[in-house]
Parts: sequence; C-alpha cells; structure tokens
Amino acid sequence: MNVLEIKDLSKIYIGKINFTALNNINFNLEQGEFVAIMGPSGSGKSTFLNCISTIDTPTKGEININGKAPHKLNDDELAKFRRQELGFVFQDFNLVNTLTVEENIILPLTLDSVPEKTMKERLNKVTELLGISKLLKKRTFEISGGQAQRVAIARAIIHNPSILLADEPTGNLDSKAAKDVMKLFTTINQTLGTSILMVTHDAYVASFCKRVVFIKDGELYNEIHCGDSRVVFYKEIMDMLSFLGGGVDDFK
Ligand SMILES: Nc1ncnc2c1ncn2[C@@H]1O[C@H](COP(=O)(O)OP(=O)(O)OP(=O)(O)O)[C@@H](O)[C@H]1O
Repeated sequence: MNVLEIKDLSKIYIGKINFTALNNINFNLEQGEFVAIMGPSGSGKSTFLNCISTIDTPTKGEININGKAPHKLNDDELAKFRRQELGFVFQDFNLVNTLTVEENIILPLTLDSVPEKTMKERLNKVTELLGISKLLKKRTFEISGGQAQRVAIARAIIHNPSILLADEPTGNLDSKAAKDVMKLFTTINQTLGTSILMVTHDAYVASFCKRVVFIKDGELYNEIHCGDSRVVFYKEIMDMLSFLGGGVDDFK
C-alpha cells in the first residue's frame, strides 16, 4: 500500500522570468519505506519536500497522503492534517526555546487536546526508544546538538504520523551524532513501521535508507535500492552522485 502518491507534479516559480523547479514528477512511497532524495544543489529537492509537506503549493499535479489530498483542504483542515498525518525534522531542530524538552515533545498532542494519560504513555514510549528519558526536565540550551535532534525526532513521531519528512536532518551535526541519528531513524522505521522520506546531501547518511531517488533539474533521474551490503550501496550512491555532477561542495 502506498502512503504517498504523487502524479505529474510540477512547480513553477512565477517571477520576471518563470522558473520550473519541478517538472512532471511521478513518485510513490510505500507504507513502511525509508527513502532518501538526493541531487545536485538547486535540483529541486527542497521544493519537492515542501510540496509534500504542504509548505509549498504545487502548480500542477496531485499529491495524496494516506488517501487524502492536503492541497484541497481548507486552512483549518490543513492545519489538523499536518499535525496528525505528518512529522517534520529540520536541519536546525526548530525546538521552542522557552519550553522544556518534555513540553517540546508533547506539543503536537497538547494542540490536539490528547488525554494526559495517553500523552504520558506516548512520551515514555518515544523517549525510551530515542534514549532521552533523562533529558525531559532540561531546557533546550542545556542539551547538545545531537540530543536536540533526538528531541526534535521524538516530537515528530509522538503522534504516529503517516510520514516522517526530514530535510537535511544531519546537516548541523558532527559525523558521530549524524550516525547516531541515522541509527535512530532506522530503529523508528523498523520498530514503529514509520514511513520516512528524507532529503540529504550526504551519501553516508543516505546509505542507511533502502532506496535513494535522484533528482536532476527538477526531474526524477534515477533510483537505486540497497541490496545486502550497505558498503556497496554507499559506493553506488557515490558513483551516481559523481555521474550527476554538481558543485564540488555539493556532496559529502
Ligand atoms: N521561491 C522561489 N522563487 C524562485 N525560484 C526558487 C524559489 N525557491 C527555489 N527556487 C529555485 O528552484 C530551484 C530548486 O530549488 P530547491 O531549493 O528546491 O533546490 P535544492 O535541490 O533543495 O537545492 P539545495 O541542495 O541547494 O538546497 C533552484 O534553482 C532555486 O533557485
């Protein structure tokens, strides 16, 4: 079953000169899949993710998430849809600095008036899974970058979203913290069955996924699947990236 179905998606930025950032993209994400989107700088990765996350509006085409078309909802319905169906993880964590770690994590449930008992149960489950149970009373400035990203991930999955969307989730982390975060994504994907779609520049980070989809000049160019060896998969990703080209600093 597909949790995400995209048909003929195009995004044209209108300006003095119109720019086609996405051109007729067709893409499906199966329930429980873990997929990375890669491509040279400016190829349309963030635009693609932003259209799915409803931050941006498609110019043409259809996006269906869990059988619903978010871009056809009114503002109130859309706000509820985003809170219930989607989880977001960003490069810069986006935690609320005036709240404690615990308050940050339960924020999506508070907004939906979930009963306190259910809130506690879910809080315990995700914080144990992510190894952050001891941080709950801390403020955001008292935790490290790696811990902050774990808190952001906990907040993104506490409401059991249909899809977890991540835009460069390891972009602000050192290599050890990045590896830890990718191991956690793998655990979340395998234990909770959460479907994950992630944009990354980093081939090592992408090698934790089961499928990597490459975008070039706003079009889906190719995709590769992970076989038995993650090391071989990493090499295949690197080969594809060097084939696609882009700036020297585009990829790690
Ligand atoms: N609001 C906008 N108005 C006009 N053009 C835009 C706008 N946002 C993005 N673009 C253009 O659309 C193209 C795709 O941008 P996008 O940010 O999706 O690329 P990306 O692959 O995520 O790049 P990067 O890896 O550098 O973040 C780029 O050429 C960019 O300049």
